[in-house]
Amino acid sequence: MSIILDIQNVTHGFGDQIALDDISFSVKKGEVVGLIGRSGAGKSTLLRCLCALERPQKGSIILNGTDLTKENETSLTKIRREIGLVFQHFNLLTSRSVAGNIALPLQIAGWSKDRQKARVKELLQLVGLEKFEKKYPSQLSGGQKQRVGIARALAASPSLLLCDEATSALDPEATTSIFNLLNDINQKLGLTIILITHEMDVVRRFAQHILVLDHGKLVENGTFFDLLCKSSDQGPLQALLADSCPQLPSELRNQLQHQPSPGLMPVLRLIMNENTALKPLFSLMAERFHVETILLQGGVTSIEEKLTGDMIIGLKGEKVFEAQAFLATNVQHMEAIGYVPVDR
Ligand SMILES: Nc1ncnc2c1ncn2[C@@H]1O[C@H](COP(=O)(O)OP(=O)(O)OP(=O)(O)O)[C@@H](O)[C@H]1O
Repeated sequence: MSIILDIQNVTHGFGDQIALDDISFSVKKGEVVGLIGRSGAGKSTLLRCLCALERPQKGSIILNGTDLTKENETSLTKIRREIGLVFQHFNLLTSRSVAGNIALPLQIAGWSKDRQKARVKELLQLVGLEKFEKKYPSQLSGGQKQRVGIARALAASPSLLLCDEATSALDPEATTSIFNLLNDINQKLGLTIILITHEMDVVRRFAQHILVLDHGKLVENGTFFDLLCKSSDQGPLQALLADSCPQLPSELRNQLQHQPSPGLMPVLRLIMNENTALKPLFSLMAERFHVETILLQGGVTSIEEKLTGDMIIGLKGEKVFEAQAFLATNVQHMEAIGYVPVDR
């Protein structure tokens, strides 16, 4: 895959406040990139620099071979049309219909009425809003409004789509449907997408490339699996990764205890890479240690076509401690979560 975006040593601040501190990374064409970090980490500032709404004080931002930091305002206005923006609060014009909102960037770019109409029709189909053409934003649900926002962002066929907390104003069901749509668009159009999100599950499922910002610095740049394997580190990743952990069913969470005692079984979180996920570890444990493994949550999934295991299990049987020691040396990461009653 070719490089679409290359960021080198970008530094930016507001007065004494450093918002971005010597950031360098590159993005391949067609990638979905998850940009994560705590509040104030610099995510929005970085996104604003990427779409040339902010000119960094230092460094270069090369999009499709053009250094945005060196261009004048006239040329930046043209370049901004190559970048689609999806906002948290949709930013739709209430006085315009769905079709009118989607057509707006085309109208500004001087497209003829007929071309606008044909393009809007295509976009309505792409985002699944064929029957909503004449409706107004006040007649739409949050998820539908965001579909309009996405269609508008895609109107001028951008080469890069930037999404700033596109789902934080939506309920979980609408969130899933919007991310499924973005995923679909990425697959169908091969569009490069950078998304700021707090939804770690989304990052895990859709983003092939993850950037973690902390106090303006890029502290991680890799795959979700790279991040998972570091989850035991004391660092800014821990809080973010806690969200991504497969959650214990609530019935078990209520029974979770922190000390071992008779009648309780250990509950463990395991992270495996493609090599260990394929090993018959649990049947080996049954044979060697007479231990039964109970899958409580999670499982093995494919990330970037590689098998990855992220699961919570319970162990019961004869040599539970030996089985834990065996697991600890055979998986990428093992974390004791607590203990729950063996017979629930
Ligand atoms: N226009 C501005 N003027 C002054 N300081 C700013 C401005 N924009 C951002 N900052 C500061 O820069 C830092 C990074 O802010 P930014 O909004 O990029 O963080 P963020 O990671 O997007 O946070 P959030 O998740 O809360 O949106 C913060 O300390 C913020 O207060």
